[in-house]
Amino acid sequence: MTDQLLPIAGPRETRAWLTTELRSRPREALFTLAAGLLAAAASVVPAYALGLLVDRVRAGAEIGAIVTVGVTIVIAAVVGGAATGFGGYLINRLGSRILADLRERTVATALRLPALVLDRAGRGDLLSRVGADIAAIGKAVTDVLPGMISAVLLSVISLATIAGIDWRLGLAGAVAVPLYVIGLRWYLPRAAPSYAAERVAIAERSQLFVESMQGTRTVHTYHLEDRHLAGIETASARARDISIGVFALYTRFIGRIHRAELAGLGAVLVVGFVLARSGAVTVGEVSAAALLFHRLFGPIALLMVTFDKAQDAGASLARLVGVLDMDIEVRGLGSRPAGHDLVLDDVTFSYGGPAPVLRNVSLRVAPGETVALVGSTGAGKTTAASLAAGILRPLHGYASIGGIAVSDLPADTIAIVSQETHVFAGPLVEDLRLARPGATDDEVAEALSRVGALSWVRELPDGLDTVVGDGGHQLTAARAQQLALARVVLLDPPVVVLDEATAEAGSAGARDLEQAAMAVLRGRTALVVAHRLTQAASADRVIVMEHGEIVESGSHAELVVGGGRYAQLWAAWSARN
Ligand SMILES: Nc1ncnc2c1ncn2[C@@H]1O[C@H](COP(=O)(O)OP(=O)(O)OP(=O)(O)O)[C@@H](O)[C@H]1O
Repeated sequence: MTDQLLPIAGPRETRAWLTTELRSRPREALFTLAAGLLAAAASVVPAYALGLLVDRVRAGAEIGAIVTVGVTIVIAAVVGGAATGFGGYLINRLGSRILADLRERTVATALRLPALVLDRAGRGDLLSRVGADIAAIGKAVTDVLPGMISAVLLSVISLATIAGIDWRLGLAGAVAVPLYVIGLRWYLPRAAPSYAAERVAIAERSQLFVESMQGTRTVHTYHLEDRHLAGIETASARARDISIGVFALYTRFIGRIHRAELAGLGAVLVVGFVLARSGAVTVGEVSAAALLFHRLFGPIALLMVTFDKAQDAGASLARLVGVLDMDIEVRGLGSRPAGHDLVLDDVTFSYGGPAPVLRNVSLRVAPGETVALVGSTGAGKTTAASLAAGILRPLHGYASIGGIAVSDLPADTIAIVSQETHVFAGPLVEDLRLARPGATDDEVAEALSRVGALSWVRELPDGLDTVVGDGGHQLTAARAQQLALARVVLLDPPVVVLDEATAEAGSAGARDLEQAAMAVLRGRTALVVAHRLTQAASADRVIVMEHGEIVESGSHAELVVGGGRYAQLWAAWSARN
């Protein structure tokens, strides 16, 4: 379950974002509007021409006069069709570009989010934003926006034309307006929270699902299948019930739209009848007004209905703009550090629980030195390593390299190889080039050789080009870790934090990884979380942590002789291995 979801932008911030986006593309926006206006004007012509036709037929006009009207209708239809198609294309293009931009920026922002924020908010929430929400907006841009804009333009031009025939007819048509407004005002305040609730329910359902999938092993180990299934079922039922409620609301809204149409058209016909009898307007003009009004049924209904879809898309947009607006310190803008010493200075950290998990921790790793962190499970080693790497931010104190806070350093100053190594889907060589995009095949091979992985990589079905990751060749955790180390070689950062625990002590995998790590750490400032004490024995210095504090520091030999906590851990380790 999530503590708190990622933030959602308010209507004002969302509108401001949209306005800025449109302003940044003035030519495209104006062009799109012009095509829409032309399409709307061309669609009004046939109804007006039909009214003219009625009058000419009643007056027994020549066939030529009637044919002229027919030709006008055909030309207007062709121009209207072409302008509608072109306008739709322009709206689609504009919307798609804005959307592509939005997606890229949301993903970029999400990638910069501190790990803790993402952990708290839940990855499911983020996934549903860049997935379902982007899809909802994309659908609105292609299916809804063109119709919505042309409906607005058509309504304005049609009502102006009806009022141009006779202002009283315009007034009669306008009777529908307050009814439409009442319908919308009834619907919108009810729909907005329903859609928001629907989105939240869907996000919670995907969050539960993602958690269950990610934790499959734990779920199986503790026989939690039924509990997890029940949780997903409850979340799904909630999402379903909310969706049904939303649909019932929508149906009642459609009823209100029909009532407004009936009132408007009825008023135009009654007023038209009275005016035609008094001779103020012709029968043809009343027909034109009625046709124009009737012509609006579809677009206005679409407008009303799309208000609801637009609101749906608006709710999604607010969720994306909410992520964009998160106040994130952008890493990598700072200047290069003068030195490469890694310092934690009086650092205190808490994951939000009542007691801090690290208290006033201070340590310094000199340039080129390898320091091993040891301690019992839960002592705070991984937390200290994450703080040193800038993945977590201290509550108090600070982490720095060469005197500059780690969060302000260029990204290639420090690399962390953590317990969760991810192999990105795709050719293995591309996975390695993430660290240095311009690396040649030879450089990649050299990096693999440094970590002792070249031989097994060469034996893969397609060597360096073998597709790995999801859907590709599966790598063992230890091999994935070797690739992570090879990435460090390619990135070549002066400071490295290592926190890998993928190999069993004493196994061949552990020996390979330790040799690979030694090769990578040589010449760099390194903080190593020593999950196997052989890693500590080969470090320049060992720091022992217990209960979130540093309790000992010294070389392996000094600490073993000292007979303190490390000596106990070493004795226990030596007896076991
Ligand atoms: N994401 C988290 N949220 C809440 N508490 C956490 C989180 N990660 C770690 N902790 C807690 O913080 C404390 C320190 O954990 P940490 O993982 O840093 O210890 P460690 O010494 O690295 O342990 P291990 O050797 O088992 O990896 C533990 O009590 C742990 O339960």
